[in-house]
Amino acid sequence: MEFNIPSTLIALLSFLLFLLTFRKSRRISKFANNYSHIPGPKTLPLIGNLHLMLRATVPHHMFRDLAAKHGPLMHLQLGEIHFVVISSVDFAKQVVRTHDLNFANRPRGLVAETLSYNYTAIVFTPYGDHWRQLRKICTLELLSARRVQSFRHIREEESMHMCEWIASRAGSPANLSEKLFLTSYDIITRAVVGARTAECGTMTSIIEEATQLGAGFMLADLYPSVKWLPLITGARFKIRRMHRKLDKLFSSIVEQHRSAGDAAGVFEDLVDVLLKIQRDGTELPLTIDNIKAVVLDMFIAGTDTSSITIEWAMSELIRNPSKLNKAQEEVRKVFDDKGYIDEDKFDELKYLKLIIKETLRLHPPLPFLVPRINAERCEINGYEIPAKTTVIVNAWALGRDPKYWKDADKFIPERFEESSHDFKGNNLEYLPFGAGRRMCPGMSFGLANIELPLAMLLYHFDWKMPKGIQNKDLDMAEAFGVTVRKKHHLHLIPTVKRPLRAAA
Ligand code: HEM
Repeated sequence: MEFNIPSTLIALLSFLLFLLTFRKSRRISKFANNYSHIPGPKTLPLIGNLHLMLRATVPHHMFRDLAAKHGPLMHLQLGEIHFVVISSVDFAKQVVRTHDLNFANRPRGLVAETLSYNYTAIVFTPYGDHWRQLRKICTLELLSARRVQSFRHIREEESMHMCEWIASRAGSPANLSEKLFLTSYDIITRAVVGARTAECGTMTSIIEEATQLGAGFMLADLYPSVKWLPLITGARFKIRRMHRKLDKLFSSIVEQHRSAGDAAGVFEDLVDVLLKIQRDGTELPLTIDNIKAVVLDMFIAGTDTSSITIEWAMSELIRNPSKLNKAQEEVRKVFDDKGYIDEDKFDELKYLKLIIKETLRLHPPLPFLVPRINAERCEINGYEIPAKTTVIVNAWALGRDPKYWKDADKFIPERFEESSHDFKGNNLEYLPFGAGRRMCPGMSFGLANIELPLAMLLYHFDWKMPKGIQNKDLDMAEAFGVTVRKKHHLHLIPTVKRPLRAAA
């Protein structure tokens, strides 16, 4: 974990930083004054509130606890970077609705810069024409309801592979976390580049590493003016190594697509579409690096968000056996006629949908959404926010705030039975996909990639904890990263209850 370094190292680094940047530090403290009117914990010279991060296992918990003391609009200074953390619906509304346009940019960081080929994809790309057009193309060609529907056979095949693997481990603990991640990755890659990729193991471990390093709390990101920091912390080396591996893989994917050309009748994937746009020289000038950047964005944004949700859903269900039974009864009742799961009757899986909603409330895969910065200074609820402030909406804290939710920490899918909460960001205490202009465009695809594998896990198998562990004692610790998965992989013992039959 990047920030969890021993305090002696922080002290040493602070001293070095002081010696080397004392002139800049005067500039930092001058800027710090611009934030003195915003409540927040007391800052220390040079490190600001960085020392607080040493106590945190995962930042979204710590930010919630600090907000309870300092308020729903809170200033934190981590190194040179000023953060404003939002923890109430009222303030969130100002960021994602009232001032959405002003907050439509993303903060910069080493991982984002390198993996987005210098901010030329979507997630970290500045708000503007390039971002708008790429987002539109990806929505039309990959993420629209029609396209998502067309990938149904991919979901069905990959989920069946997953179930076969699980069935082969019947009676002994199966590492569900790992298998879910690989299944999600295979669904995304087949939809985006038309086939499974080579070096799947390398790719998935790079995605895992990128989500940890890209959380925005690396020392090198927190002291951007100290140019040698990425070198001495090893961050530059790690990120470049990751990038080299990815670039090699993506170059070969693009090359294969180029040499295959426009074969008639062959499925046109996102890479084909982007190459065509590049060849035709439309108003969107695209380089090969831009194309690689977009593909990587889809891989990273689409893979672990879905698998993490299934992992948490299964964990919550195991801890709540009566809810697990209820979910299994529903899926089996709907599909026992057919003897296999397909998406035709998914409208009838009412309880499964409530489970997914409740899982995304308690475990939003991106607890801070993707942070934003404001282009210009603005005022929110009477507080002036200087331009270029990094604003974090703590969606995880909103989803667990007892002000908005009864028994907020409990897993109660039934709470959504009569509620109007949807995934579209209309209720700001429930933001698993964000809201406003930068809201997730992959919602339908993401949900489809959760529903089918989860329904199959519940239909075909019964589940038990490994020997010696009670269901209620399942470890629910979270790992650190942009996306928050379980700290320890979920191992469960499956028993086959309905034979595996592929959809007709
Ligand atoms: C359960 C599944 C998913 C969840 C919970 C999720 C959540 C999110 C969230 C919270 C954001 C940031 C929104 C904001 O800043 O307000 C986001 C952005 C994004 N997501 Fe997703 N996502 C999921 C699946 C996907 C999939 C499958 C794809 C594509 C394959 C995708 C592509 C993107 C992209 C491109 C962005 C950046 C949008 C922009 O900056 O304009 N997501 N997602």
